[in-house]
Amino acid sequence: MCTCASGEHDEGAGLGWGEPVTAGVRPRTSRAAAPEAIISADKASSWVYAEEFLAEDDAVLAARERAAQLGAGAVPPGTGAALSVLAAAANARTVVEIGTGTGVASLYLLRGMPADGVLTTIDAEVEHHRAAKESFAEAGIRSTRTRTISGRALDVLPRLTDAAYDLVLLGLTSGGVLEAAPEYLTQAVRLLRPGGVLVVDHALWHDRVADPARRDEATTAVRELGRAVRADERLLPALLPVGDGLLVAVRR
Ligand SMILES: C[S@@+](CC[C@H](N)C(=O)[O-])C[C@H]1O[C@@H](n2cnc3c(N)ncnc32)[C@H](O)[C@@H]1O
Repeated sequence: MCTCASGEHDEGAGLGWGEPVTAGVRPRTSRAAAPEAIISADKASSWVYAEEFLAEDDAVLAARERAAQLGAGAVPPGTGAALSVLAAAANARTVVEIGTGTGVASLYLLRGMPADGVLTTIDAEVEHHRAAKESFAEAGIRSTRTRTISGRALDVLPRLTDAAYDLVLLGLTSGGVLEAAPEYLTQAVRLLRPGGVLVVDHALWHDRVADPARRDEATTAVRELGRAVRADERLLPALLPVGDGLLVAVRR
């Protein structure tokens, strides 16, 4: 039975970041442990149910509206909830977010962080940062809890301190971040303290990563980033099929 959202590929191919089964590079998995028992025709409705499990408050909805107006994009509710949980579980006092948008994911991260936690959030678009600051103010976030840095993230990240951060969120976007994904991974791992958490959003890239027939540049770059994280012995990863895919990894 196909396990991917698109339903277009061979059985089991979704287990290996989209490599065809014949490529022989699938991660070792036992047939006995194959997920057929939990993958059913109802999977899509379960995903929708999970996305709608928690209602969003007015401040998040307003930030989402700003994102729609500016065409900035925003994490769906299930991803947002997962970000809050990860930030809380890691007791994340220091967080770096790459790609602020209008602050939807930022609000979820801040919700999970302790009250004295500081979110450093980077975006290349000044207009997005202006909107994000409105989102933070409307949510009652004290200005000392956010540090917005406007600029291309690859120019900003090298200025941040080694091993000083509890969580790094990397939002993959085409037009810059995706194309330089290996450099972003290097920077993110450098910034994390041991025990810190790397989070990569869009790790399933619009349901294309799991489909080996999709070999466009962006999808290939996301797959390669997944392989790099999987192969990195400093990281303990899991790929969560929430939203557009959250690749999470603890820095050992
Ligand atoms: C999809 S939005 C982020 C949305 C955010 N994660 C949320 O859920 O609210 C992607 C953002 O990344 C920013 N961005 C794209 N390339 C960038 C780069 N190279 N450096 C910094 N920001 C970048 C865009 O301006 C945009 O605001």
